[in-house]
Amino acid sequence: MSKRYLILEDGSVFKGTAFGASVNNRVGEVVFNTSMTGYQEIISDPSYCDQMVTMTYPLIGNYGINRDDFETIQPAISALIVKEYTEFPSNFRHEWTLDEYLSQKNIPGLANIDTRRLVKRIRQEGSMKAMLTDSLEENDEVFKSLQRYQPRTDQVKRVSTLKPYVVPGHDERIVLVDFGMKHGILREFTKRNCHVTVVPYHMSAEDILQLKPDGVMLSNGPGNPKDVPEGIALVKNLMGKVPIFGICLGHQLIALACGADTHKMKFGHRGANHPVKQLHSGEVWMTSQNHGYAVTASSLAQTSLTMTQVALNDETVEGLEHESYHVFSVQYHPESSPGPEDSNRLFDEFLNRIGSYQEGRVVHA
Ligand SMILES: NC(=O)CC[C@H](N)C(=O)O
Repeated sequence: MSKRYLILEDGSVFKGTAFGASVNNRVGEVVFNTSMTGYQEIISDPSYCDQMVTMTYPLIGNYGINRDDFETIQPAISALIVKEYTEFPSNFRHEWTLDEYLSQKNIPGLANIDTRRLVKRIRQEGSMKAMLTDSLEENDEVFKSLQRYQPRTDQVKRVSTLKPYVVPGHDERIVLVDFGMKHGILREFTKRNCHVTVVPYHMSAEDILQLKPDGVMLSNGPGNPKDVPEGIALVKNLMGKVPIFGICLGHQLIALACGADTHKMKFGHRGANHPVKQLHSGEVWMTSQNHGYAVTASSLAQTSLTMTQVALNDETVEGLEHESYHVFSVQYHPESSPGPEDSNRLFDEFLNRIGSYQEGRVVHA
């Protein structure tokens, strides 16, 4: 196996071996994920656009890649970093090895580095810019180009669908705004027989309302929520006209539209074991998470939003609800994919809220 190096913005260098695609000098933001399983879903989650994901679980690739567990067709992750890569998967469902899949999708992998040292560094310094390179001969040049690298701000545009499409069903008509949607969200609605129209992130509120939806779902997605003004305007124009449910980026866009603020976290939440407390019942749910930004708790005071859920690890805002409109959101992933399904019931809650909204409308008509 050929050598490959990871160079961080702070100057640290990790020497490992290459797998996946042969791409030299790939740059991205290096982050880490603590899920013990689910690397296929993680690699294909579009919210990782422009990020290099380090898996803290030490053995990756052992069950290969199957045809069913993708979260999108074209993955957007910039690289995958692991401790030990397993070349020979053992799983009757597998169609490809992880190495084959990453090569097909032009994603470089790095194996055989001390991922614990890397993750400690990220926890200390925060998520950092990083580069994967095949040689250290031009080290100074490589390092300079890494320092010059300006992260892009158009991730949502790159991963959202270009045109609307329909996944037919018999029951509620849901418009799903695709900011970089995981297929898991679509699966939850189709499981419940909903008729789903997936639309591009920039579709106007007017065009969405023309579709006469029973509810609008705002998906997860990559990047900084403040880089998606179309999404913020959309929420402002839809609130009060249709029930809305937001997940992750969708949650952050709702907060911004209501006048709250968001901030970049030091190293984010990425994993399948994040405990979240329901403030109304005291119940704790284990959740699947992937976010680097969060809603600023202190900014909620001046808004019509109430915090409904909180992260037990660090008190991050995990859930919001609007005081007067049928608008609610969560920072984590109720569709799991991968991870625990404790919060899966939120999709039923959304459909129930749609029901009460419609009853309310009939009564007041
Ligand atoms: N999964 C998501 O939707 C992530 C939202 C946003 N890109 C963040 O990192 O915070």
